[in-house]
Amino acid sequence: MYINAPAENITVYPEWPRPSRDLLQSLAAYPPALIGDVRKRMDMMSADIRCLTPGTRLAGSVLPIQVWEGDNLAIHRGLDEAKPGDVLVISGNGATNRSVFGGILAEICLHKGVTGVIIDGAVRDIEEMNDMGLAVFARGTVPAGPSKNGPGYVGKPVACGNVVCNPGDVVIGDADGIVVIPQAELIETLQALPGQEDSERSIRTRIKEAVAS
Ligand SMILES: O=C([O-])CC(=O)C(=O)O
Ligand SMILES: [Mg+2]
Repeated sequence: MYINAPAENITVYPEWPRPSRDLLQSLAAYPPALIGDVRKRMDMMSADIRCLTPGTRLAGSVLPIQVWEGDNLAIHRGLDEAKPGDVLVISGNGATNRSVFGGILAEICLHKGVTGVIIDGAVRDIEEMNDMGLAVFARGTVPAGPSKNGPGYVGKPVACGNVVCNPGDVVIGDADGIVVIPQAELIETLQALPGQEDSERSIRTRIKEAVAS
């Protein structure tokens, strides 16, 4: 950790398998809306969780973190477990009167190769983070800072934006919002995507032909 605080009350769960980089990159080529369509339009996070860093997209393997409302000790501890390609998926139980994430934590994320952050809660330092290129999704911003006392969990499934997120699931996000893909369903999801893309393309072709005739 880059802060000087005792973290014994943060429970860290055993390490989990992560999806391959190839699989992640292949899925990241598709927008969340199309991915949602091939997944029965299920497993998408609440519209209240927005992209706060315009122009950024997010794709990665879930590193779940549960914080005590208004406290971010578990995020500092969780970043010690982060691997390149991870996305921090943080449940703050939806509390927004205190931010649990900001520019310093964003700096650690970039240093660890974390590709994005999703928070069921609030953040601060958003202008700074806009310049850093890290994709940050949350319920909102507030300047009030957090405590660093814990307790919390790292690597235990969390509820974020109404969706259960397990360690090693894949999250894909853009300006529309976020879809969560369970790790056991990554390949079948990827295989269904070209067909869905073709069917949208053929509808567009028919629209253009009708307009032209
Ligand atoms: O003070 C905090 O822990 C949150 C924050 O602003 C930062 O990470 O820069
Ligand atoms: Mg700060």
